[in-house]
Amino acid sequence: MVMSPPGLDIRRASLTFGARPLFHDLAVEFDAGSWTCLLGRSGCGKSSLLRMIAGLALPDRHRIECTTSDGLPLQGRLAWMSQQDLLVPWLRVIGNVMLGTRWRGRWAGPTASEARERALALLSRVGLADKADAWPAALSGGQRQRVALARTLYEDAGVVLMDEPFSAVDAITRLELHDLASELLASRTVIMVTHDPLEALRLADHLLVLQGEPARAVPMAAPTGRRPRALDDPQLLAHQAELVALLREPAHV
Ligand SMILES: Nc1ncnc2c1ncn2[C@@H]1O[C@H](COP(=O)(O)OP(=O)(O)OP(=O)(O)O)[C@@H](O)[C@H]1O
Repeated sequence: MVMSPPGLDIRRASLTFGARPLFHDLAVEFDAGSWTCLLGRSGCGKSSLLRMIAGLALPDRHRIECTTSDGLPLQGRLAWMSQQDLLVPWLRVIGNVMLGTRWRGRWAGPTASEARERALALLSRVGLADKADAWPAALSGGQRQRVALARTLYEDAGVVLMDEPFSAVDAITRLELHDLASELLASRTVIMVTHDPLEALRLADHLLVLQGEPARAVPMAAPTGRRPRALDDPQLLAHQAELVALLREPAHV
């Protein structure tokens, strides 16, 4: 079970590629246990901001101040999921779920068999219990993303950063993954980059649009109903036009 997830307070986030300032002194808060979707025109810096929060290297000038709501380090409480499932082809599905343990060179539980049991339980939750010993190459794109979701959950992290995690699958599989992710990530602090306004309106407690250059973070109210919201949810439909209009505003303001 995940310990209380921390909220994040991002301050003075700045990034410049060459002579191009993508954002400067950005300040954003992410509430503990809430799901925030980060949107914006292609190239505005969404993925880069996520990478900066994760502490991943960027090749150019960047700065960020990131504090947690409980004052504890973020290190070790963060999981990452991206558009590419990044499954390792030479490990079976179960080995991929436990990849973090393998990388760290230690088992998450007291024994290897307990770690395996936990991985199997997660595969069962994503509907892939019968694929534990399959090779990734034998899975469909949707199944591979389910394995990636199980691997993310295996990390038991309070904060989950997701970069367009469902954009490579077909529309129906995407809706199914929304249901699954919504249920399984319910108690975490989730920051998700997406290009899909509908996806954002189904899943988010908070919407943030990166807009302009250098970009500023423009908040927009999200529908208030339980996640994932139905496609015909009146609130979702009412918000859709507003969100698209915000996204269509010119990149240079
Ligand atoms: N390693 C890099 N070196 C130089 N420029 C980069 C690098 N990574 C990203 N950029 C530039 O920074 C800008 C922002 O990239 P980023 O991937 O963060 O944007 P994004 O909003 O996530 O885009 P998209 O929605 O298309 O994925 C882009 O114009 C990109 O070309």
